[in-house]
Amino acid sequence: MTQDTLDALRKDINEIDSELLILLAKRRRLSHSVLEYKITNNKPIRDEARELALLEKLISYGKSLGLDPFYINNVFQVILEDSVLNQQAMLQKSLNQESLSDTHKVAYLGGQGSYSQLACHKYFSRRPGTLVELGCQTFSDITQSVEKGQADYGILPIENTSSGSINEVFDLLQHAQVSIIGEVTHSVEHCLLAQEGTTLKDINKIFAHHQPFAQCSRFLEGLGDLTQETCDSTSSALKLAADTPNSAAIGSAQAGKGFGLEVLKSGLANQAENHSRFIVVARQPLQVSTQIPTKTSLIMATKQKVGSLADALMVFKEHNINMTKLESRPVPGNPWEEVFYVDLQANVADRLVQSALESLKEHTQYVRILGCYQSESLQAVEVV
Ligand SMILES: O=C(O)C(=O)C[C@]1(C(=O)O)C=C[C@@H](O)C=C1
Repeated sequence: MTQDTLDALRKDINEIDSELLILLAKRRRLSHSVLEYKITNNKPIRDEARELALLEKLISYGKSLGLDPFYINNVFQVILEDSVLNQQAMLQKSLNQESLSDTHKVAYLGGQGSYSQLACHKYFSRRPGTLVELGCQTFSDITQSVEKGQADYGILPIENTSSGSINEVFDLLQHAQVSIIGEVTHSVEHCLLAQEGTTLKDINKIFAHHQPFAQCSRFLEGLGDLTQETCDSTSSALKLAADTPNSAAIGSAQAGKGFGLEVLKSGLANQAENHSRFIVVARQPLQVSTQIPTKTSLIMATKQKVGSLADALMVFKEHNINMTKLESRPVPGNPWEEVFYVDLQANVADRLVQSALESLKEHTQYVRILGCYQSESLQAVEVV
């Protein structure tokens, strides 16, 4: 095949890809119009029966075109997730018009290239407006800037599929005067990044935030005697690697590009599926529509009595409320006392949740609602 034939084929592929984008944008606009119907008729945003019927039809049609079901399913699950999350974000915007401005001042950890910045961009990509970013050095700088009104929102990582819960953030939530108003999950692809021309053998020092170090521990063990320098964010690690010969940093390939760093090795995380969940906090809580899947997060201190925790948890079961997370953390200054963080798949405005909170008083010293927010972790419908 000649170069000219290759160029002609690539031109055709480019054209098809552009057409696909035009169609995707058109599909999104149609999905926005469907939202109007759902608002007027008070229908849930998600219609799983419709999604299943759609996927089955597409898979069967795809087969007749020689496309395999797995491929079709993957492509359309992404499209459907986008459609649902956009409808949900738009509905929330129309419900909370007074509290949501068109300029989003957002505080997050690190700066250019940090994982928190990527999560921030992902979350606000569905919430049109002008983004003003405020990079912070510590998690408490983030909550403080929200409390003081320097930022409207703060983005905080709360858990990771490789390294687990981020205790510092749970502890901060005990006292910070902020409400959780959203969540966003982001897949984190850790890469070893270094200056152009550097090879793995040349490296004698690795810079990273302590979370990526923990999430890539197995890869690092295999490297032998290298200095590991912990930085306050991934962005500072990237900057140091860009300024220090024979060094590398752990970060995403996309972030590395911004600092002129090349990927030496990818897929460093202990778990192939490495995702982080971030929460979005604001000064005031938001109202969450009953038409969308919702989470409520709370902290509670149970009574110092045998079985109090079990009794408290039974309250959720008795009210048919699904609990998606339970985390215990020590109370600073009170040795051996614990507070419990609970995530519920429920809307705090729901009568059942209010009744559960009332019953909970019997088994707890206190309960504080940390926030009620739109759940962004959608369960994909399964085509059998
Ligand atoms: O058909 C609908 O009800 C839509 O809102 C559209 C759509 C889609 O994008 O196809 C989106 C969400 C629903 O869960 C099902 C389908």
